[in-house]
Amino acid sequence: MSMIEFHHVEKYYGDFHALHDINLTIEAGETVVLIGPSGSGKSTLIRSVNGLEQIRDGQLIVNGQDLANPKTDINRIRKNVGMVFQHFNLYANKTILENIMLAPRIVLHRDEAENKKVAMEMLDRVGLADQAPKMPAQLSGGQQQRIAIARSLAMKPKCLLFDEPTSALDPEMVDDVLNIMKTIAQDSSMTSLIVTHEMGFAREVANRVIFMADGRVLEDDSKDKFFNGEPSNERARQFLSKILH
Ligand SMILES: Nc1ncnc2c1ncn2[C@@H]1O[C@H](COP(=O)(O)OP(=O)(O)OP(=O)(O)O)[C@@H](O)[C@H]1O
Repeated sequence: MSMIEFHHVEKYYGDFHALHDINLTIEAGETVVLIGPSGSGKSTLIRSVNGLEQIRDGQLIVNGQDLANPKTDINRIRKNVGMVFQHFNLYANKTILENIMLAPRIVLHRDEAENKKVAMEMLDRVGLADQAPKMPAQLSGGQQQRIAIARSLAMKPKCLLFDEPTSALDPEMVDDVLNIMKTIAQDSSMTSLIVTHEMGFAREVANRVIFMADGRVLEDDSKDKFFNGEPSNERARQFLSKILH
């Protein structure tokens, strides 16, 4: 079973046609980077994968369940598909540890001792185990984003969606977050779908690069073909030459 399948997906915001005939299959364990100009539909596409945006037509199958079917339980999908946003939205009045333990307790009913053990493991994984008792405001933006990643990981999802996770950070914080995303990408049991403007990261970490413009997927290549070869689509070639030179 593929992790994510788009079949002829169409998305509208009112009259605005935001996604046109999207057809994509993403296999478990892939690391897919979505790039393209501002307003091309990248966020819309990944937000539709965990039901934050509703598609109008077509079929969108995530972890075997069809999101277009009104009977599909979106919470079952969200248990397996985590999301990391540009703004990390930690609960300001809860400690770092509590921020991480909250969803597994409420959604998965994970036993308290096990929940704490997993939370500390994930904090360790993002290099911030010593920050567990602190409040979010005591941490830098980059550290807060690493906590947001640990929080997603604590749900032990099959798939993680990243929507420009470094674009709200001060430049000196970006690498720490990208390095953690890199370790996640190397975990072959995890599927990652990443919207980013960090081309160095895409070049190093992606298995696959999807280029979008005007709500359409115009290029879908292996990383090597995209960055080393010539993308076959003219707009993708132009975009690439602008960002790499
Ligand atoms: N809630 C909304 N209501 C109406 N239009 C929207 C809404 N969200 C997005 N759009 C429009 O849909 C188009 C695609 O937006 P989207 O955020 O998916 O693009 P993007 O490629 O992620 O852009 P960026 O790189 O700037 O974040 C844009 O023209 C945007 O203005």
